[in-house]
Amino acid sequence: MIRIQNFINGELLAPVKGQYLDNYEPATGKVYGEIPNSTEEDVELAVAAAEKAFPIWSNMTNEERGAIMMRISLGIEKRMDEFVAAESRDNGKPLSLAAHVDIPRAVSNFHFFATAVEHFASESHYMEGMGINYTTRKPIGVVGCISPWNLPLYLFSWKIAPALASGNCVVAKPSEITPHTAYLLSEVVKESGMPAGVLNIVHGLGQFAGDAIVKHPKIKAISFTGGTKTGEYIARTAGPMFKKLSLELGGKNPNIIFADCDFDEMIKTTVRSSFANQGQICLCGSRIFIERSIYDKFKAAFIARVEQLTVSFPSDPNAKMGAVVSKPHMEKVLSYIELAKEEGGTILTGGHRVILDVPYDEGYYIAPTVIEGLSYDCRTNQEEIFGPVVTLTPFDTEEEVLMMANSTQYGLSATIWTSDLKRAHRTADKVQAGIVWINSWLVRDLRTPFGGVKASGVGREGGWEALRFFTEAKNVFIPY
Ligand SMILES: NC(=O)C1=CN([C@@H]2O[C@H](COP(=O)(O)OP(=O)(O)OC[C@H]3O[C@@H](n4cnc5c(N)ncnc54)[C@H](O)[C@@H]3O)[C@@H](O)[C@H]2O)C=CC1
Ligand SMILES: O=C(O)/C=C/C=C(\O)C(=O)O
Repeated sequence: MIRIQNFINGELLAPVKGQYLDNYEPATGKVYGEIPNSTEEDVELAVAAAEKAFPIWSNMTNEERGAIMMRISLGIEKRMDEFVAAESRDNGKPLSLAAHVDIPRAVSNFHFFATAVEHFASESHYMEGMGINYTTRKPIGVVGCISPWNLPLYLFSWKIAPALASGNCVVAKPSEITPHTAYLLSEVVKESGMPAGVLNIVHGLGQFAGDAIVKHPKIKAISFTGGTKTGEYIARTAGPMFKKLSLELGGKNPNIIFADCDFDEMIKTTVRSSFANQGQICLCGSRIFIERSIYDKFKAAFIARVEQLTVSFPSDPNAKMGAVVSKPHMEKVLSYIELAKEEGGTILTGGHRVILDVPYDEGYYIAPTVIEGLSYDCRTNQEEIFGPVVTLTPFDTEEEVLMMANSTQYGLSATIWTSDLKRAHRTADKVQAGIVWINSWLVRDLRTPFGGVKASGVGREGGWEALRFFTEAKNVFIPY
């Protein structure tokens, strides 16, 4: 049984109230560890440690902070196999995915922001004949970072790395469903030479530990990734306290396929954009719109490929899809498949739980599911399912597909497949999304703004946007 501890003031600590939560292994459905059920008392200790560390950390140079962060990046890399195994076991994702995507990206997040901050220059604005404005950017102080379970260390580090690089001290909470790699990170941080209290990791439930972070008056900014409902709650609670907020929330992303696209490339990528990480990436294209003239060809080719995706336990080298993250989440996804049927949808493939052999027979596996015959505005096509379920919808014109694509409350990302350059620019311009991939999907450059419009969030992460978020600007004017 693995017992995880909080990381506060440079020490691995039991929660103040001594209570723990079960941690389940999605591959088997069995409990395999315990995590602190932290409360506001633990958050209080973390904030006090962070406040104490702030003058030390914020007065270090960018190079000094960057050197420590590079040691963290290397520390994860050195223990790559251990991190990969922990991420896959905690989340249910195939080992190969954790090895090729999750953990390498966590390594890059630290590396990227350790160096990015050295290039983060102040702005100045010259006023002809009058004087000059220059803008300083200082760290905010103590900031809160709250992350979800779908890409655990990848998203945890995506938040804490820019916060730390820009000189803040952090109280961070990973998802209670996938705490393990954040725990391993605390061991790496302990050995990195980072002063005690700069990074504090408090484990536990959103409603207790998370809420205490959101409400703490000394935490001046919150960076959150997770469900839209949780984001709404955080905005309602932290907004009146005048905290800075970065909210990266849900999506119901359109994948728009025009008949003139490179068909083979599109099919290959569309399988990935539909089912990568069991469809549990906020950027997955869960609504696939296909120009009517290639609808039947698309349907046949897509289903043939989807049916080749092996659903298996995460350590199976043949697994293309693993388990979804938890029993409640599996039940939520399956209930949406039932809803789709009630709404008149036809299941073209999948549509059910997959039961593997012992010891994986109680694991949370769902067959990749493709549904057609639904109206664009039904609940299945409007609400975030966040699992291995996509819908197919034909369209006739650009106007029609944009209307359907833009019909949800969300606006995170969109994918557009066409060989017509003008149409690519035109549709990219009109689709309501913060991120658009043309003839590609999930190509990531860490310098680019990342985030959504409408109910998909507030603010942008990545590159300068993240460093701006985690700093306070002060403008100074000097006349001639
Ligand atoms: N990036 C994304 O787009 C994600 C979207 N989701 C969506 O959200 C749905 C619900 O998933 P959940 O795991 O319940 O996500 P969630 O939004 O509840 O959890 C995300 C993080 O927020 C924390 N949290 C929860 N309630 C909080 C509160 N009141 N105050 C502060 N922190 C709080 C959680 O402990 C976790 O660390 C999913 O089915 C999916 O549709 C979930 C995870 C990631
Ligand atoms: O930064 C990225 O590359 C991906 C981020 C993905 C999410 O925020 C998500 O799936 O929640």
